[in-house]
Amino acid sequence: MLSVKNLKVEIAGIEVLRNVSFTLEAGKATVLIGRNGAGKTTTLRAIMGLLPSKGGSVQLDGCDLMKQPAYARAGLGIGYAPEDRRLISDFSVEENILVPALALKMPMAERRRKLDEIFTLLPQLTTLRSRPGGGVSGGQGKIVALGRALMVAEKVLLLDEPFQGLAPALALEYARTLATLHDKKRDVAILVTESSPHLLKAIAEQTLHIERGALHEVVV
Ligand SMILES: Nc1ncnc2c1ncn2[C@@H]1O[C@H](COP(=O)(O)OP(=O)(O)OP(=O)(O)O)[C@@H](O)[C@H]1O
Repeated sequence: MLSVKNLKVEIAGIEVLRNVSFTLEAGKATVLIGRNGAGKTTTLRAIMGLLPSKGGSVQLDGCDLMKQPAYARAGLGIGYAPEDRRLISDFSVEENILVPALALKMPMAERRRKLDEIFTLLPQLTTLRSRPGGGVSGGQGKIVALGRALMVAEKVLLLDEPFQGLAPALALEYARTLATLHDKKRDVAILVTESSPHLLKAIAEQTLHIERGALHEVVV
């Protein structure tokens, strides 16, 4: 499904990703583990086209993504929830979730269908629906960012450190939500980054370890 080959990224002249290669399969969850600064966020941003690559390739179902801008990659079915959520404070939770649909000019009927599906998958968002994005807690914001990613994640769901900064009970709730999602969305490949793997053990079918921009597969 999504294939990353020999991906190289430089930031300010420094090699941040070195020949990173891995494959994500439909219905499978992959966990990318690494310490702070190892290159997890850079990997996701490069897949999304939010950072230029120095070399290598990213393909989705055989289609070369390297020349596609970020919005086009989202339009091809890749949803991304960044670590820092990036919610629009003045937009309601529902409007925040709809942002990618508006950007991609998704037909109204499809928007409504996806929105219903997201509120069913993430019932904890129902009561927050009309609250402003700036009025939700950090933990709630992570779920909103997950909902917004699901608006377009027909094929691939990229989640950057979703547990970062969450209280243990909320992290556990998020992990359960992710397990349910993984069960229900069997045609979607999931990639989650984390600094510690323990909350993702239940869903991880592939574990990758990144250290100073280089990747190692961990056999568990
Ligand atoms: N805008 C930037 N300018 C300079 N260096 C950067 C920039 N963004 C990332 N880096 C460097 O690239 C490396 C990888 O960063 P990245 O954010 O991908 O790490 P990470 O594994 O996601 O860690 P974290 O958990 O801290 O986000 C780090 O050494 C970081 O300092």
